Amino acid sequence: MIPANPSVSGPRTASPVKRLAGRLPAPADKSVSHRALMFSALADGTSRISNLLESADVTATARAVAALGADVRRDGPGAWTVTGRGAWTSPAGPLDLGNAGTGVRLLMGAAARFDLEAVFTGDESLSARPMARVLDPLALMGVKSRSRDGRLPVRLTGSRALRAIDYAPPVASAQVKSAILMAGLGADGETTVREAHATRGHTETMAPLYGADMSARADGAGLVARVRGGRVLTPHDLAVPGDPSSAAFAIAAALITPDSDVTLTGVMDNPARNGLYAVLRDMGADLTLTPAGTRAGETLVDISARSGMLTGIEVAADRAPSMIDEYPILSVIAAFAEGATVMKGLAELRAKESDRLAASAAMLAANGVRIELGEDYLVVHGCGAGGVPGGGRVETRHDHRLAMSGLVMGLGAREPVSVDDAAMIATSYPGFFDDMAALGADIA
Ligand SMILES: O=C(O)C1=C[C@@H](OP(=O)(O)O)[C@@H](O)[C@H](O)C1
Ligand SMILES: C=C(OP(=O)(O)O)C(=O)O
Repeated sequence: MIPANPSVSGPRTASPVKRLAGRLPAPADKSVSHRALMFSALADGTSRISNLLESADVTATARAVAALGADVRRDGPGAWTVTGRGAWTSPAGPLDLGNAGTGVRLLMGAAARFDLEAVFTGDESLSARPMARVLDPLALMGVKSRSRDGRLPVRLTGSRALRAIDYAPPVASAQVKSAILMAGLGADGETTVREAHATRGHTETMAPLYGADMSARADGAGLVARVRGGRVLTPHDLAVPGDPSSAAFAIAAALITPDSDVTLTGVMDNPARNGLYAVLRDMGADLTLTPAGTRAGETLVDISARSGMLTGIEVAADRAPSMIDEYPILSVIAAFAEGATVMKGLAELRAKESDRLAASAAMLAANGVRIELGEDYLVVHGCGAGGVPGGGRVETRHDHRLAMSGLVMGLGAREPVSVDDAAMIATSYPGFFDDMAALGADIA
């Protein structure tokens, strides 16, 4: 049985606290959890996954791979057993991926190479997000699909006779790259994806663990990933590393709250994911990274953060792929810094769970922070020693990262900050409220 996710819905208010302190394991990584379920379900045999992130996005993927023919069982907290048959079959009903872009886009690619028909759906936010970026390259491989103008719901007809392609995605997106590589697992010959700016490589790292002939190599600032189709995947046991994107919220809270000292343990330290931490260092943040072993082919670190005044900087556009989900929380941190932080190359933020560029700007403006918003940039004028006024209400627009960013802001601001609805936090970080309370946060 795949459990339903309890979620904390309705408005929440975070109030200023004197200090935050403590040491916590980072929540499990969402990107790796989705992929572990998919590869295990594609393999022929039984795989065990430990420390799986049990968030709504990931359990939606678990339900979907079960509907596609894998046997999926939860043995205990974070411990899951997945038995695949080496092939997927048509599901009995639509596959509802909820709020998960990663879930739906990677699954469309993974399902495309089987003789099946499937309808993919999602919630209001996911139904507004672009799917053509995945459906177009899949069509070149021979996948037929019908959609509502490139959005969900999508009806996809897979084929066991896919053509290998050589493709350069027009957007920097690990989801696009991964969907093509997943389909390429079944294509006739070698499929290549050429990225101008390298995005997270979890698919390429994990696939060989399951016996796939897939690899990637750096190519300047970009990357060339390739897969040769035709192998039946073999089962693999894997432990999911901690999520640097989720860890960012407690780390940010420590940086902006006086006298704080917080450590998140077991955080994945991957160059395609740790852009925020490099930027924070450039802003003068007091961060210590201590090596903490490896998991699932990824390096881990314990990250300690202590509060202190930061300085605004310019964050160049080429940083974006390595910190694409971190701009809402970076914009909050920047509000507490001395001077302006200029963030460039952010057009992709408009295609996330919400228009994160507009939503981040609105979040700050509602709390007394001066901003300048452009088509693809955001300037945050930090409040510095004067402090962030706070006192506003944040519209979260079905976006978990907006909700968590708004609440973190309230911990360090002069007045409490409210968010209109905390429900979406369960999509990526169901333990957020418990973890923040353990550090001393006041969120009611
Ligand atoms: O591949 C992944 O696991 C993800 C890729 C990114 O999306 P894009 O590929 O759309 O940039 C990121 O925003 C998302 O949270 C997770
Ligand atoms: C963009 C995100 O996820 P997804 O694309 O999987 O919905 C996110 O988690 O911030």
